[in-house]
Amino acid sequence: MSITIALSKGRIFEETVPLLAAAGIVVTEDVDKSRKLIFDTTNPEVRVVLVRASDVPVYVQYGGADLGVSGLDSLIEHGGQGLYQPLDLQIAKCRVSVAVRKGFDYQHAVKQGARLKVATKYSTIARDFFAEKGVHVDMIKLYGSMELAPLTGMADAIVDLVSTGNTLKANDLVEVEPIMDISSRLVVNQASLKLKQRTLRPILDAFAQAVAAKNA
Ligand SMILES: Nc1ncnc2c1ncn2[C@@H]1O[C@H](COP(=O)(O)OP(=O)(O)OP(=O)(O)O)[C@@H](O)[C@H]1O
Ligand SMILES: O=P(O)(O)OC[C@H]1O[C@H](OP(=O)(O)OP(=O)(O)O)[C@H](O)[C@@H]1O
Repeated sequence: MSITIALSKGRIFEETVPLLAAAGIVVTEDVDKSRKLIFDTTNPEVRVVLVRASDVPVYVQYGGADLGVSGLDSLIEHGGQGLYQPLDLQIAKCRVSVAVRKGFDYQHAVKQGARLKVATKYSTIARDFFAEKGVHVDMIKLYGSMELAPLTGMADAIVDLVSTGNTLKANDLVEVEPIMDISSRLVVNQASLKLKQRTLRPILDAFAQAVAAKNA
């Protein structure tokens, strides 16, 4: 029975390659040199599809793919419906944080009880975080280049992914509060897990072993 794996181009694809290799799966073409979206692998029962990072949970939920690799950020924003999440792959590690323009008194703004204008792609994570703190926010939904929002005066703060901090630094922003650590998760379609056990189980087991070996 054939299996479709949904991945996103870039860091998730690159960091998943060694895990796929551990399961005997190698994509037979250079994805960076192709405009194709569906790729064969060395396992005739397995193909890889390339989608936007935030669309991976959607493809797996609706059965467009049987399994996928998704950042916890994308997974939380998606909601996780219809997905089995058996494994933290411990790849694409970063954190979600609040950042503001250098010189903006975030602590004061938060204490004062005024409404904070927050621009983010991660509206569920941001909403839950500020609700828990009892801070009232006006949320501005963006899909990228969030760093620009405080710089243009459109927002007081952003909620974005931070790894080295270089992007914030380059834009005169400072990280004022970490919200959560992020890594990528294996997500599996719940129906596929039952119906395609024979093909899926060895792949899941090989991934688990490779992750354990890498982090031992
Ligand atoms: N700088 C980073 N360092 C480590 N991991 C990261 C970093 N940025 C993002 N990630 C993780 O990798 C995942 C994929 O990131 P990528 O940049 O490929 O997609 P995206 O641009 O965030 O999503 P989309 O294309 O759907 O808008 C993110 O969901 C996050 O979990
Ligand atoms: O703290 P840093 O190490 O600078 O990493 C943080 C940046 O990494 C991600 O962007 P990415 O490089 O993936 O660009 P993209 O979101 O436009 O794909 C994220 O959206 C941040 O902007």
